[in-house]
Amino acid sequence: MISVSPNNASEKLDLANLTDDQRALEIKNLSLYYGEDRALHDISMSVPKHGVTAFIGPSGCGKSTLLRCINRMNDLVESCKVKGDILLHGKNIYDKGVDVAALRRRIGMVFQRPNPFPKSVYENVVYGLRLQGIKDRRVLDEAVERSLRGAALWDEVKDRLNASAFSLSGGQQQRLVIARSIAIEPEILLLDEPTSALDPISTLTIEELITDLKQKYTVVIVTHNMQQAARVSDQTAFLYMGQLIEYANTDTLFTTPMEKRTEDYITGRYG
Ligand SMILES: Nc1ncnc2c1ncn2[C@@H]1O[C@H](COP(=O)(O)OP(=O)(O)OP(=O)(O)O)[C@@H](O)[C@H]1O
Repeated sequence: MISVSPNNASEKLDLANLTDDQRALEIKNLSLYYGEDRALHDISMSVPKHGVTAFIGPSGCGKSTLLRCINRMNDLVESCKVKGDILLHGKNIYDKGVDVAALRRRIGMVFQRPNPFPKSVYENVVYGLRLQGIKDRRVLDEAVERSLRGAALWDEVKDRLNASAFSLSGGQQQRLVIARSIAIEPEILLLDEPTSALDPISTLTIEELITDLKQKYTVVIVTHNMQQAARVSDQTAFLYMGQLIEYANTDTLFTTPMEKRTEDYITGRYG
């Protein structure tokens, strides 16, 4: 059995009946097709605010596809068709006329491999603010310190803000990318296997950071690693072949799963 961190078992939410105040977003009857192939089947679930929600499941089950639906990254895939709704503050993000760039400012994303820009540490963090036209040096300086502190990186880089981002270690680069995401103050952070390219110590640092981030942001994480889901998440969704098999508070899902397929997966019988 997977051991669940006690710090994520404290508050149990009734996930099927969240109130508007508790809910960050609601996924309703979401299906997704890549050409003729259906990758997601009629998924409905609500993601609570200020917690960490993990998507787990075997390779190819649709975890990343579902995550990418949340900030419409799948729009970039030509063959992709989405049916159903994702409601953010009650409004469907797939409605015609939604400003996708603005949506992605509210819902930031961090990928598997750290992808800092070929710029200094400082310029990476202020990138989104500069795009918004912010030029005031004091405002930018404050955002850099706040974001780097928020990403647990400030102490390590405060004396080398003008150094190239590529001079940082992989784990530091991933925290820099997180700092860049939080500099523009999103509501939701999507993390797509954020530690899979990192060594165990950097992984631990990022996991601790995720626990801090949820105080301020709603975090949704895709992970291959069930132990990681158990350590960092409050809710876990188990997907299998594009279907949402079970969605529950993390300790419940890992200790007393309702579905046989969940139990088979978490006990390593497939996947
Ligand atoms: N851009 C794409 N075009 C066509 N099919 C795709 C595309 N991206 C993903 N798929 C298919 O959709 C299904 C779900 O893939 P997805 O990457 O979401 O799974 P996953 O659970 O995140 O897998 P992994 O754990 O291996 O990253 C797979 O069958 C995959 O081949």
